Amino acid sequence: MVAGKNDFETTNAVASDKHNATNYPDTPMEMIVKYLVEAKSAEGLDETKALVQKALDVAGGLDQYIDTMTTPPPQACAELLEESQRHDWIGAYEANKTMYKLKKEMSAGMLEGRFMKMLCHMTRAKRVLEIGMFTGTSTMAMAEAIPPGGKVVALELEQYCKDFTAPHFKKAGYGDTIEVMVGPAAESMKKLKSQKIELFDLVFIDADKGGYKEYYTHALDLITPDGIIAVDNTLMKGRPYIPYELKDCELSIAIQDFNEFIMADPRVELITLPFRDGVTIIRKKRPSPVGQDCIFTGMNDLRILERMSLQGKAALITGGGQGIGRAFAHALGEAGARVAIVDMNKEKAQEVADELKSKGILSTAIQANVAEEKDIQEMVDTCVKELGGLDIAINNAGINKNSAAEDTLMSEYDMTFSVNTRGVFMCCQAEGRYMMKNGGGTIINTASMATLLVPHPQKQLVYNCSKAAVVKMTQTLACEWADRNIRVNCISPGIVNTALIQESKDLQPLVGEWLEQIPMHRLAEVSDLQSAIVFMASDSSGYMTGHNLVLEGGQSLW
Ligand SMILES: C[S@@+](CC[C@H](N)C(=O)[O-])C[C@H]1O[C@@H](n2cnc3c(N)ncnc32)[C@H](O)[C@@H]1O
Repeated sequence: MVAGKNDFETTNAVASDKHNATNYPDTPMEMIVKYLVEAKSAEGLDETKALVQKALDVAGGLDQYIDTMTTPPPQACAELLEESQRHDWIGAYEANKTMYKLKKEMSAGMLEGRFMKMLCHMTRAKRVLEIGMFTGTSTMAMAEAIPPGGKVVALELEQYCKDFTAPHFKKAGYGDTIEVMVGPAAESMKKLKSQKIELFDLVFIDADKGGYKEYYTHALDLITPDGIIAVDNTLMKGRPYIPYELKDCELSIAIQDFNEFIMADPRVELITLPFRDGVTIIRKKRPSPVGQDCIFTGMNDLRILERMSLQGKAALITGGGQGIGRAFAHALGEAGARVAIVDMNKEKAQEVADELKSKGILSTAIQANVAEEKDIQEMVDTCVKELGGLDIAINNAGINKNSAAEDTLMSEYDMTFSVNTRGVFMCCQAEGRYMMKNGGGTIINTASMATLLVPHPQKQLVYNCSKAAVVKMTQTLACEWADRNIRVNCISPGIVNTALIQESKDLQPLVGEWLEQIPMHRLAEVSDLQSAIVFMASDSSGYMTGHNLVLEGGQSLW
């Protein structure tokens, strides 16, 4: 149903949203309608003119105001826009350099470029396909939002446009991010389909309007299951919904036809936005779950990566002020958790909490020494108070003094066990008690590859024993608490390239020997452990308890 020429007159309604019919104007467009409806029945010329002027003020100021209220593009994009406007397109056509008469007005413009960039951010697009590049305004804007390793593939009929954009893309540093395919877009899309390459997260259709139906049809095959198609010019100056404007206007008829075509497609849902000349955003519907099992629908209707989300969970990490603990904190926060950083060193804990906050992650710093019984309950209480609960506890704080058995002092023995074993137990106990009363949770203890082999040539008997005890403690707690909805696991990193190793005069010379012992011939980076901790902390590892997850580049196999 579209509003015809006389609808405003007969109903006198100014709101055009049929589900929100009201006589009170809500939007700039409704204000324009209101002023014009009033102008039609105004008494004299002066009153008519005044009302028309008001309509003009609202209409004329709109894009300008949107422009003012939109973050301007970076220098490289601004230069590209300026040159698109300055360029002699008529001259290029007359010199037979372009097949068709291109006009500067064909550029999507600054605002639409910013819109497409924002859409890329919102969809977290990594791969984008643009149909109709022209001078690359949107191409470059989208490239700005693409993460490293991503790609914008732009399809363009005119070689001249590729040559025009190339130096701009290069200067802006997008030479590798943007790939331009010259030729009829439909052919390029068929080629992309036949290559069976990685799919696209976002497709932007902005070429010849007569081709839209075909581009859309190919695009549906080229997007990821949750991909988005954005289509430009779907309001075509308002003509598709004004019957008398449609006559003899090929472009408008093509757009009207396309709009009706996609509206009738049961596979998708869409929204048409009155932004610039109209942008329609289309998404594929997920297939009906009726009669399907949880493997088809995803457990609890969540797809596999969604099941790893930690959204809504509260986590604490001991030893979170540096190294592995810091990497765990970032990983859990990035996965959606609220995170308490626990460390003996308050400043370090605060630094990491501040890092997380700067990324928009709710975080707090807690000072605690895990060897001190009095600190443990307070740590849990503070976490619950600050974060509203405790669902995930990572007991990661630990020490390693590296001494030979014959030289080991009992003070070193006691201290190592006090932090690595007794401390972990006290944490598990306080965390477990809270979780038992509050519906459960998951606990992950940091053990070590040393629980499987005897790392050498360095000497570290006490450390090895203290961590072996952590594994047995984890297994036992897992069994004792399995029926309390608490999972207990441990993670065992191999030799991790942290400051501890980088800054140790004794350990640095051993690195070469260690590399020989590791099939992958490299030390672990803290980032190697991040996705494992998210998996272990999330419901996606719901059947895993009492497990020792070893990440050592294969070292324990040799
Ligand atoms: C509206 S402009 C694109 C504007 C561009 N998206 C931007 O952000 O500025 C349309 C472009 O589509 C190209 N085009 C037209 N027909 C085409 C076709 N069949 N295949 C590929 N490109 C085509 C034109 O040469 C023109 O450069």
